[in-house]
Amino acid sequence: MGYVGVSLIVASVVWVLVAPPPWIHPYLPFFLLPARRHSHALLLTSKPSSPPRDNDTQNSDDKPEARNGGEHVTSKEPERPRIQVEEARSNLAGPPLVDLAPAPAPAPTRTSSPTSSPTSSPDPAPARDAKAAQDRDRAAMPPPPPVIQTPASVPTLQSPPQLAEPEEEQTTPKVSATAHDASSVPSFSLSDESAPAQPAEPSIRTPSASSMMPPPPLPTKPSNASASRPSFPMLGSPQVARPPGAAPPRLHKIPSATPSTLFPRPDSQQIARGPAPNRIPAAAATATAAAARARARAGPSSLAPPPTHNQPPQKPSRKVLLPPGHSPLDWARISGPTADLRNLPPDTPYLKVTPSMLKRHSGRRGTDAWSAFAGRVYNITPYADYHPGGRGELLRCAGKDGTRLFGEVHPWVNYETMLSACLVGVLVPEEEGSRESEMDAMD
Ligand code: HEM
Repeated sequence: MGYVGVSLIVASVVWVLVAPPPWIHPYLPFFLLPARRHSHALLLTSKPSSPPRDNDTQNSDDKPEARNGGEHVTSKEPERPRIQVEEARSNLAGPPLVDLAPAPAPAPTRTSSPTSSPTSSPDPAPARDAKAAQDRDRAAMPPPPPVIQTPASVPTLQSPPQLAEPEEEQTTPKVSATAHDASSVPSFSLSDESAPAQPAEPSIRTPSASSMMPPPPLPTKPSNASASRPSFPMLGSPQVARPPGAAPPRLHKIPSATPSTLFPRPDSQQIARGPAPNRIPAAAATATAAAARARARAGPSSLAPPPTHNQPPQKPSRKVLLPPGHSPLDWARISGPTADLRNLPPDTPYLKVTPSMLKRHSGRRGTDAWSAFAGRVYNITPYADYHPGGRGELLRCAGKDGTRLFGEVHPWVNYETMLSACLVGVLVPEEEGSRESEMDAMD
């Protein structure tokens, strides 16, 4: 349809250009307007130098508006007035106030009464003087612009809507082309059926969407039952293949489908390959979980996560159950910075403890248990009942250096802070202690 419409348009244009019909001659100036526009503008500006005419000589003196109106010109040349009106309209961007139909009109004369014009000014004499001055100024200026107002002495040029006759009002191609003789003018409509059917249409018919667009394809003829229902059956669906008038299939009748419509087909290789990996039977899933547990019991594998400090210790805990009031917090409370748990006189300075001295404080025979850790000697007797590992474990290092045992069990423990209130002195060699004892004896 689109090709047919374009072909009709092209054929019409070629026909008009090659063999223009007689009725189109009056409209040719409109098509040739752009070409003749400049030449006609020159004609208007050179009006005073044009050959004199009977009425033009009178109007060219003090009636430039009448001259520009072109009534005397239009009466002799049917094409020029339309050009003038078109030019005036394009320059002034407004409706033309002058109907330049070839109808004979009385020539404007100086003796015409100004009051005869329905739109004449109340005081024409000063207006004529002013317009005469304007005429002189306009003659001095190169291109005189077209004047909208008509002189008061030209009553026939006033009120174009009232004076315009239907058959003479062909000032624009838009109105004259299709308004009055649409039957003889080729229509722009692409629809071959609608154009001749409505010859009396007063306005230009815009091509309808149905004439521009092809109709949608109809897959099947809609039946009476499906036509009223706005359904969109898919190709191959039973609804499309259903004969007219038949009842629509119901969804619960799926078993009626043949094996060829099932997906996947029973003999398909997809079924032969077996179910998908994530759809293994329950028995197989149980076996897989059991195998994973067995691998976990067997020991760390390459896939096992690396060991971290959060893992439980390999050795069983040897912590003992302490009696109430012997928790680490209870020890922290009684062993503050100002506490003294050495079991020595209050002003006793830190002692130089020799190995023999240390050995005599083993916790036996009513003595306190002293122990050395990293060169410092502590009285561990007050802490023995607060030791998480038990009293017996702690007293294994009583009367001797317990640095090695301490490091073997819990090197991370901060014993210096925990036993600050139990610090007795420093461990010194046996010789140094014997010399000091000799000096004390001399004193
Ligand atoms: C005087 C210095 C010592 C202090 C301050 C001390 C302190 C502690 C503390 C705080 C804990 C608890 C550790 C934890 O919870 O992880 C502990 C546990 C223990 N300590 Fe000591 N300790 C001392 C000396 C010793 C010595 C010399 C021995 C051994 C001969 C020992 C054997 C143990 C044992 C076996 C545990 C239990 C470890 C466990 O399984 O959690 N401690 N000690």
